[in-house]
Amino acid sequence: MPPRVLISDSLSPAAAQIFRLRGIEVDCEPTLGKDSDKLAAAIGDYDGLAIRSATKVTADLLQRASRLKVVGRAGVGVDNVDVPAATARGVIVMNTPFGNSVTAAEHAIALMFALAREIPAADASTQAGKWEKNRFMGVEITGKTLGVVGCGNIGSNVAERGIGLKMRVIAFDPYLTEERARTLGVEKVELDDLLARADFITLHTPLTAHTKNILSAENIAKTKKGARIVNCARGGLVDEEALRKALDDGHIAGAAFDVFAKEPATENPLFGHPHVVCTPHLGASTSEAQEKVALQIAEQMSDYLTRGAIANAVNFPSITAEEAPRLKPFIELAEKLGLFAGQVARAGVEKLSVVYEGAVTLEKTRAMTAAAISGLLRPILEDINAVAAPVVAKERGVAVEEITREAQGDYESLITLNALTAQGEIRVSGTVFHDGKPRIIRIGDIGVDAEFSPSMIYLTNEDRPGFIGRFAGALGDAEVNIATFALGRDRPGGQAVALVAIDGDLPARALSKIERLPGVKQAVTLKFS
Ligand SMILES: NC(=O)c1ccc[n+]([C@@H]2O[C@H](COP(=O)([O-])OP(=O)(O)OC[C@H]3O[C@@H](n4cnc5c(N)ncnc54)[C@H](O)[C@@H]3O)[C@@H](O)[C@H]2O)c1
Ligand SMILES: O=C(O)[C@H](O)COP(=O)(O)O
Repeated sequence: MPPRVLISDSLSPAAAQIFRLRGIEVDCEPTLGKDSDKLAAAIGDYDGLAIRSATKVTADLLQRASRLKVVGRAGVGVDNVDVPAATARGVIVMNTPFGNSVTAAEHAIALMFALAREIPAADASTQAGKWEKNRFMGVEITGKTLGVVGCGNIGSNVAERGIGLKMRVIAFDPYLTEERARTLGVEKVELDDLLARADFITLHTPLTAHTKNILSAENIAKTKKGARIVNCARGGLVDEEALRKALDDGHIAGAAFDVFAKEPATENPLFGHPHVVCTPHLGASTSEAQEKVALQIAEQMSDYLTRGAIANAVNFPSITAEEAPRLKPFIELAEKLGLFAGQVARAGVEKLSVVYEGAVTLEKTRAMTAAAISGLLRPILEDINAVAAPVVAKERGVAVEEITREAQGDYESLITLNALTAQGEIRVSGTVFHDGKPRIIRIGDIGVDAEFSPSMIYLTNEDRPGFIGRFAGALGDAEVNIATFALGRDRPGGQAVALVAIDGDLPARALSKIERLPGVKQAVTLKFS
């Protein structure tokens, strides 16, 4: 069955075209995102959900999304998506971080000019037939100081355009390096300095616990008298009530807002002030940007749904379409080693170390570790996948460490899992041969060579004559056919292990008969499907 995607916001038709070209069924319901009940009723039928900012992807919606594998945001901000809830349910959340940066930067500049020359009010007055030539007295932008708060993709585009307009540009961004600031031609400053010096302040940070109300009443009071403020980033960055007061007092000369603490904004403390300019979250609304983000998100979601490639995920490491086929057998190996450890463990795993040796260290080890954790937890949490696994492991108190080192033995690449439980350690190693098939090559210190089969028996026993005959007899009595048999031992007459692939399931009574065979220490049925 081909994957199915729902587009629940107003996206360029380019997105649906791409999905269809890539063999994905797509339903376009551009207003569904605004109706949470209808969306919740529909979401269970889809593998992918493509959205903009109108669709709220809440924990409740995700609970109804039994098939959902990916949420694709055609744009930047994912604050309308409950990312932790998506992660916990194993759903990838991806965005298009650059697709609308230029368009959003142009909107910020447009708003700055609108403020400087009071264009919206002058337009309304002129079209009302008033010809109030003496009412509107603007300010020049040339030579003024532009304070950019948040100098990432959009902020740096705004800074470059400000410099082009012959403004002095200063920037506050704790993550902006001095070198990048120099390259951009901006002066890196502290927030208080920016507030005191800027004639125009433009905000370009995401909304986080640190940036919420970054322009609080206290910080607005620190601004230069007559400053103008542009917010084209996120509502909630500015205390709107405090700003209204500062506008009313005349301390702030004007404010231009594209985004609001509550959206859709049908009421707002800023509305109605003569020196306020507002647009309804239009920062990304150009045909160029919408085409770009729609194409990008459809490509990214299709790559994930059809090839397992992950780009621009906010909750999982990226895996390019080129890396995906190379990584796939190692992800499968890591997951199956995890499944082995999870099924063999007789007590909860407290710590998991994943050791990578040789060529595999050059691949995305975080993705493999996530797969190993999901295998480890699958015997107790059936629905888990690699996206959710690291978070779930953390919640359950399983410490996870990742170690990479040079190849130390005969294998070009080796992955070893050490799972520590109250009952001891399970150590299992595996590799992928040139046939692309993952296999177990060591259990504890004992070498074996076994491919994974859907149904297996793992035995540890004393290495004694006649044991294999008795074991095979027990399987024969239960009418269980042996497909492959892999043996290993530490020394003649010492400890032995066996990994036996069987056709079908081992009946419980046959397992207990095997457990009672002389010399058996542990007998476990394993599933690797
Ligand atoms: N109005 C719109 O339609 C529209 C369109 C696109 C993006 N946006 C919004 O614009 C904002 C910026 O987007 P972007 O693509 O440039 O993101 P980005 O991640 O490229 O840049 C954000 C910058 O903010 C900086 N930052 C983070 N915390 C900070 C803090 N406490 N103080 C100062 N700087 C801090 C980061 O270092 C980074 O450089 C986002 O909120 C995004 O959602 C709005
Ligand atoms: O974060 C973004 O990309 C912008 O806020 C654009 O939002 P929109 O796609 O709803 O216009």
